[in-house]
Amino acid sequence: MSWQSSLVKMGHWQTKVPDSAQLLWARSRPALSYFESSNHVLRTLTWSTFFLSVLSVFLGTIAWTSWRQWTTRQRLVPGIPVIGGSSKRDRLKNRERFRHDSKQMLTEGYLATNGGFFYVPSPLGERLMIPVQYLEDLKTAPIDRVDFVGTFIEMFEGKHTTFGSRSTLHPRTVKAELNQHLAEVMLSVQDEIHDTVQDIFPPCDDWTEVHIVDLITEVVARVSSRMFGGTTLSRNKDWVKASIAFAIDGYFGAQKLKKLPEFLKPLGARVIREVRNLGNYYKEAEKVAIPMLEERERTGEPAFDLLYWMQQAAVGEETDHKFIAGILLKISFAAIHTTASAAVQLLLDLCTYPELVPMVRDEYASVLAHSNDGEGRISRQGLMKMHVLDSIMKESQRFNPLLLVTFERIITEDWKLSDGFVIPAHTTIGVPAQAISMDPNLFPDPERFDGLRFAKIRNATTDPAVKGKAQFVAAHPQSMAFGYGRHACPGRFFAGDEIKAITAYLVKHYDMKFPEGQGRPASMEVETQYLPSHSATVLFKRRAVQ
Ligand code: HEM
Repeated sequence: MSWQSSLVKMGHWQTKVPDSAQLLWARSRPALSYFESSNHVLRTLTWSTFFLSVLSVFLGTIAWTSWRQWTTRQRLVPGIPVIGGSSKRDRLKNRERFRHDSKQMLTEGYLATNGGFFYVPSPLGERLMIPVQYLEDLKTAPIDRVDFVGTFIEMFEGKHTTFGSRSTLHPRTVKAELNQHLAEVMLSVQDEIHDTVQDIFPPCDDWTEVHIVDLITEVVARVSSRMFGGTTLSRNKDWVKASIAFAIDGYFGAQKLKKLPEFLKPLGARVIREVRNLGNYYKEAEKVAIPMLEERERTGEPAFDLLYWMQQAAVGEETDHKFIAGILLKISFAAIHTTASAAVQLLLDLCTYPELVPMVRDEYASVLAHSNDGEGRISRQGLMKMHVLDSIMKESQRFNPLLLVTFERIITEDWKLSDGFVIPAHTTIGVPAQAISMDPNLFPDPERFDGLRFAKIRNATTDPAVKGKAQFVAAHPQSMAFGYGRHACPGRFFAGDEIKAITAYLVKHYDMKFPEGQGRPASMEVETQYLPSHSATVLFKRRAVQ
């Protein structure tokens, strides 16, 4: 099968045929038909025409790309410090440094400017870190001028990987439906946690070493899938595998694409295995989701899952079943690895500070005693009462958030802040969330891990606003792990409940510790991401529990 026809067959990718490739194909076709002529001179001429065409397209693409880069070039605001130096040479050097030393660079900038404006060089250019007092000016800005999805498309090479959707179907359904139905959803989620742990954990009759990232990712993928589409999704091994692999291949595929110059990326996307795999995951999502959507449409039977709510909320083009299946895959990307990373970091912290574990067990036992549905499942009210675990989760996230920078947006046109400061067009802005969480003015003794830090704040006040700000799910200028404003993570309430339910279940049923001579592995810095070490292992031993 030719590459052109495979593209057409891949439906979803049809519109992704790169312009330059289309041009090349269009130009080469007449040349090839001339080639079939028997006249040698004509044949030679045709070949030269063909090669000249190819060469001109190639050179034209380079010229066009350079021109685009030049004309859309970022303008730096004079006087704003650039971490590592503002000369071109320093900036180029520090753009590379950002790949593996971003945390230090962001901390340097935050401390040097006392939380003010600074530029941090990164592979995609100098990102402007903005002081949190300007969040109010930006939090509800129109999306065509302060673009959230654009940053995502850039980060994951969305033009070629399909990552980053401008559809609002999933954020609006999570907000309007999932968040309103968490009480019911969390009951089935707890059933799924029990079944999944029974299915995929080794027996652990004695201390057993497990790769914690892989194991917890699978637990979260299954548990999240239960919320996405009931047991039809959560018990479908191919879907669960696809939902995990979609993010991994998308991530590694994007990293490979980033190494190519812009004009070669469309071709790279056809060759890089991870990017090519993505089409298979869409097929997998369609295979499982479309029959469910059709059946539900036919019977009118209501269901208690995100797929059903998305189908109900869809309007216009969103009602296309293939489209909804694609969105399902995209929401799984937003939900699975994010939540799994937070859960893994939490378990690593519980192994590092084992004195916290009995407190979590006691809290879970006491809440279970009062907020039990009779089948051993805790009510959502009960989950909300788990202030100790909530506090440890928030402290764990303060030290090891998934993202070092949040509130990332691309400013598409010059944007004037309330005090007259103008952010030039084509600037990627962000907030150094992790550096803020280590600010001693906001978090006394910030380098000390205090699992009860936020529980103490909640206990010490009657002010509901202060209590609210100390919760894991809080999103405000001093607590930016879930972003802020219009695009603040709508899934954080589900994520918080899910992490609580998984952790409580695991500490109740297992003892955990690091292997002999091994401590907490450092997180991995990959530009703005801060990921739990993939090689981390933990020993589990099953406890005798009635
Ligand atoms: C601990 C787990 C999670 C973390 C750390 C996290 C973090 C984030 C962050 C930082 C943003 C961008 C916010 C901004 O820039 O203002 C975001 C957006 C988003 N998250 Fe999460 N997230 C998590 C779990 C989830 C889950 C479980 C879901 C779905 C159920 C979800 C769905 C989304 C969606 C749909 C958006 C885009 C919102 C929009 O387009 O307006 N997330 N998340």
